[in-house]
Amino acid sequence: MSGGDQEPGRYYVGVDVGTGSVRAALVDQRGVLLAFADQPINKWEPQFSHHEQSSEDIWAACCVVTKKVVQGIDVNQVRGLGFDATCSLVVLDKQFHPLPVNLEGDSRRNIIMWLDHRAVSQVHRINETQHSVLQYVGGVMSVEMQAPKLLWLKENLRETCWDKAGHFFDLPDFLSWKATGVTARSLCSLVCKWTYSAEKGWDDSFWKTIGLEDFVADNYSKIGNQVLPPGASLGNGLTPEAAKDLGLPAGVAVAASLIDAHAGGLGVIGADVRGHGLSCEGQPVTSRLAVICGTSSCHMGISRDPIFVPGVWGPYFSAMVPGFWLNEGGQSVTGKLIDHMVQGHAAFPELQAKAAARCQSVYAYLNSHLDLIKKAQPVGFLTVDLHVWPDFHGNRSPLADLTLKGMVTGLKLSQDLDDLAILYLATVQAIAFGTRLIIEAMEAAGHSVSTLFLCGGLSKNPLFVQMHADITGMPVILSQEVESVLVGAAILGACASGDFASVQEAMAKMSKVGKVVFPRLEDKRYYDKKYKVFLKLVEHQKEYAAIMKGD
Ligand SMILES: Nc1ncnc2c1ncn2[C@@H]1O[C@H](COP(=O)(O)OP(=O)(O)O)[C@@H](O)[C@H]1O
Ligand SMILES: O=C(CO)[C@H](O)[C@H](O)COP(=O)(O)O
Repeated sequence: MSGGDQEPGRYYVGVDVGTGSVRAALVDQRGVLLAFADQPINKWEPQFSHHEQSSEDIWAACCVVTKKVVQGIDVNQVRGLGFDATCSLVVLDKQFHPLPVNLEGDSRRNIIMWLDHRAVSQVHRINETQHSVLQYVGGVMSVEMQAPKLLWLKENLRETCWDKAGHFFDLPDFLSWKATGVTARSLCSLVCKWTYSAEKGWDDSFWKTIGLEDFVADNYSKIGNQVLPPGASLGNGLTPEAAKDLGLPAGVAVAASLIDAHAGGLGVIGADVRGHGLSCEGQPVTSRLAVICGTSSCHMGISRDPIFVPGVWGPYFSAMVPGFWLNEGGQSVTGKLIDHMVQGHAAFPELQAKAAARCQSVYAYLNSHLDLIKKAQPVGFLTVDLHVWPDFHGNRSPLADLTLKGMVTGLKLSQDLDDLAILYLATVQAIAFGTRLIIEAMEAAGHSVSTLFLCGGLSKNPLFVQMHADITGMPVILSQEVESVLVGAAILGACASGDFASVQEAMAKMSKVGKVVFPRLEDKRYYDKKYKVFLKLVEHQKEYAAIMKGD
């Protein structure tokens, strides 16, 4: 059957493993969320820049949330299951047991998280090779990708981890293996994080050059030698054991998975935009930029032909929308940066108390506080003399410079709630300026972007959304379903079930436009000036570093 014909009672389950929590949703054929559940997951930071998780803890959380969302329905109506997750590195031994990725030998912590920056020396050496695979990651490999992390394990944990390892998975692929027993990898993970080419496969010379010839010798069995497109059905579906864990029947179709940002992209980018007065209505889907904003932000732009954007990951073929090339810009910390700035301020306890008294989140409270203190002027104008450079965890795109740091200029002696609110606003604006910088780099290389499609936790913040519209000068589309990443995961399940003929068809039927936020064009001159300051900040930071390096 094609998804055009609505069959009653056909459901899909999407599971989204973010940095801070696992979420699941029960979704119908129109992309409507019928049930939602979430569960926090553990994170360890045993040393600065080392970030670890546990695959057993994450799987247990997947089971809790999946059981919750199917409660009360006939589980035989669940037709497909799709997973997405952060691009973290999971390490298992030859019998599929967790192996420690830390010096303490704690095997519970068997995941090196995506934002872990331990492999700085390894990534420098990889970049020094100037190997041709680097063309497909924006010219510079990120410390957040898998090759440097693997090299770090070989160089630092040879006996306790490297020699014993049987399987290195991207987290989304670990989940689909856990559900089905199939070790095939998703094209999405391997292309985006592991240097695999959709057209040419693995490049032996790359792994030999960087000192990981071990993978070539055993025909890539530890990192994946069977590769499937996202949404393809895996093996015989859910194994009886996984089915019991998840509260679903054995044999339910399970899809080859996606990285979380890519699932968000699928959840939003294909929506039917007719009737909203948007310029992208008459334009190809390549004029849309999906921005997935959670702990980090990812900027997903697609094209018919490969576009090489310096400092922006890709071009990756078929890694998100089949048949299209993908460029992925990103900011390593966005939600995490906002949390950091707000929670680290002296007035945070006062903010928490006041927000709790009103039963509001601290962000809803801050947004209404800004509205109060802005008086007659637009809220964005409160930061005329306060500017932030947001790269507190290095720059992912388009400068691809992990040595960059955060900057704030315009600090005063006051530490009250007004001061905290304005610092929060300047941080949100800095993140939006970072998006503008990424879009400019993508456009200079050949993309033509007219509309932003935002999703992820930060898209629930109206100030964040408005600032993205005002600062980029583009309309921002929010989906009808706030949890669009989960719609993306459910689209995978729907494709694996065979209910839709293609990912494109499922995208068009299951993602829907909700709210449209237009830019306040009358404020453009102010933001153009702030953007000039923004660019000066990084220029000056580089000058300071050069001065300090000199004699
Ligand atoms: N209702 C909300 N209002 C404002 N910010 C929010 C809201 N919900 C989540 N966030 C922000 O979104 C970020 C987390 O987004 P999420 O998509 O859940 O992250 P992840 O997928 O990385 O786990 C947090 O840093 C938080 O500050
Ligand atoms: O690199 C990425 C996608 O390619 C993401 O930044 C990473 O997966 C983390 O996502 P999130 O911020 O939603 O937790």
